[in-house]
Amino acid sequence: MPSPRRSAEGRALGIPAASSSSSSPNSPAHGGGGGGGGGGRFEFQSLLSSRAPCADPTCARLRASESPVHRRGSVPLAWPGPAPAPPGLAPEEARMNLNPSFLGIALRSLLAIDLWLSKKLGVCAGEHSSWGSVRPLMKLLEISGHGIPWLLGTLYCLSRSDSWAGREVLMNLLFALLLDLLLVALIKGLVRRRRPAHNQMDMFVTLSVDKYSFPSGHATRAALVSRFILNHLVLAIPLRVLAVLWAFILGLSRVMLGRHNVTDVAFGFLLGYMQYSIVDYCWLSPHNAPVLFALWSQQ
Ligand SMILES: CC(C)=CCC/C(C)=C/CC/C(C)=C/COP(=O)(O)O
Repeated sequence: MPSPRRSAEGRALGIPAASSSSSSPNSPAHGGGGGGGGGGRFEFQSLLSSRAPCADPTCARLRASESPVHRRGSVPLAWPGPAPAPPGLAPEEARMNLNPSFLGIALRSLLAIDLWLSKKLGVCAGEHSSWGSVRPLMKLLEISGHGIPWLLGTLYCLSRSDSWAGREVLMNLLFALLLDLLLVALIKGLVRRRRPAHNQMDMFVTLSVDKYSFPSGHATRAALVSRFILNHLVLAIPLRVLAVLWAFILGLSRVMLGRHNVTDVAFGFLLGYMQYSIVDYCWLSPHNAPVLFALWSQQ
């Protein structure tokens, strides 16, 4: 049963009470530990300002520890919060003055749909989920988009490459992969959105920021690498289609495994697509990066 407070939030958002997921301490709506859900709580907490003011210090302390600024993993600047009370107004008047912007409501509704849809699509999140039997296949797909095989594979090909043209392409692929790791880590560290509560953290080698889910590193890599391949390798049409399909299915599998919400993957695709544009713009060649290529040729 949702608590009355959460139900009130749901009504204010125009969302059924069930959208705030479960009321367990680890659920996204509750923002507890367990590696998931912290973001969810904040996503649903922005209309809490209708509560009565605190009279005693204990209550005030509890409120303060609930606030997005104090909760670990929250992003007060990134996610919408309650509007500040205009100066000189009594708390009651300030509350009556609350007029959530259209953008705020739209954003919160999108996030609620995101949580709901991601939970519905997380059909391989556990061995006992409805599609639990395909989980091993999804995890294989996960490794196909992992950073380590791509980095090691590129370094290996670089060491074996005997043409300048090949070396140039591979050097830029290496640069693209490193840029991707850096940007994804930076954004994950800034946004700090928790992975969905139904995710099992049993991923192959992760970095510390990988406890966060926004954006999906697999989705950025999939979009970046497939755009890179399509632009720099001469491939027959079926292989070109396969590259796009791989990226799409890898992104979908992130949500099916329960690793990500849909918006993490959608933003990941967009970011990966844009990262390719950066790589293309800064394309490394023996003309603009002679030292790099000279260093490599001495190996
Ligand atoms: C050079 C260097 C720092 C290599 C690290 C490679 C590595 C461990 C990458 C992590 C890849 C990973 C698990 C990403 C998480 O992907 P999501 O789709 O779950 O965000």
